[in-house]
Amino acid sequence: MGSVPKLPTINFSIEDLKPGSASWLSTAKQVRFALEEYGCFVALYEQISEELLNNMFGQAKDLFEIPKENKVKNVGEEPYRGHMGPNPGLPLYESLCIDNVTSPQETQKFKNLMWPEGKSNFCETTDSFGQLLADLERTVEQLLFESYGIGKQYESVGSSNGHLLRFIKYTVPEDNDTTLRFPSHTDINFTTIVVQHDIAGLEVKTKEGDWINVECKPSQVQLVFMAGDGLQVWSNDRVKACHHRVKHCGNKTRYSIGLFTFNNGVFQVPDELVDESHPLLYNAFDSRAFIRKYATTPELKKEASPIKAFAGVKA
Ligand SMILES: O=C(O)CCC(=O)C(=O)O
Ligand SMILES: [Fe+2]
Repeated sequence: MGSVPKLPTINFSIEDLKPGSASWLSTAKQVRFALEEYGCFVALYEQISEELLNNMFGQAKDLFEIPKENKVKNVGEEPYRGHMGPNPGLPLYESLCIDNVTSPQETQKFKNLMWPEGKSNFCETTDSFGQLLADLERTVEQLLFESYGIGKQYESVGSSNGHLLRFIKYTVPEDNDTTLRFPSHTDINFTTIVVQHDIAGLEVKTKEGDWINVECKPSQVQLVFMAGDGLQVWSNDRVKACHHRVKHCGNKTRYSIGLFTFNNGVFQVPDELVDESHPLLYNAFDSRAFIRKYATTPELKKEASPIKAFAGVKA
């Protein structure tokens, strides 16, 4: 048996990570390599302090304590953008989310719905946390686009991206044999950053089919950046969406937080990413149309690759 592979780790805490600097260029190479080889990487990101991380997870725990009748008021205008679970398919999972988390009015609206009587520090903590994660997401995208020599095109995709912050809770199963909390999937949005806290459980699949367990180090803020279906389309399959699942959380409730980037426009594979060895694989892509269809069409969910069935160029 071979040794267990390790995920690439990329440091985004560097102070002089500015466009054009030596560290910018070397980080762009690392981002491209990691995403092309693994569809994901671990990001070190000290801009989020341990204190902010602990405060954010403190707020997340409080959130799940509120009555169900308040939680179900968290509804979204698009599928997968509101309160979810637990349900027969995902009996151990529950989540709530704030769409457009980079807009302070949205955090405020969410707080007023969940805690009409008020909640101290929720907005300050969530606004800082959401903003920092969205900054990281934009930086990674900018670096990736530049690594393909088309940095100028980031603005046209990035300007129609929105950031959704999801608070997730996994409860302990009654029988100890159930280890799977969330089955293997790719995210149907553009990219995702998963933040684990004190309990690991996230696993990502390599090209070879091995599962890598992403550790948590309590002393370090470690995030997992993952490509979703949208980035797979944009990159014309140079980057594949990361298959991941949640397993083995032991006998403790696990909390995680995800920043899900959704593209709200229509984009095309850049001409620069199409050549003889990379023929065009996708038609112009409307991510919202894909997600609506995915949510309402059981046959599409059953496809080996729903994204190819929806947007793939037919041979
Ligand atoms: O909780 C996690 O670590 C991952 C959650 C996840 O994959 C998802 O919500 O799509
Ligand atoms: Fe996921």
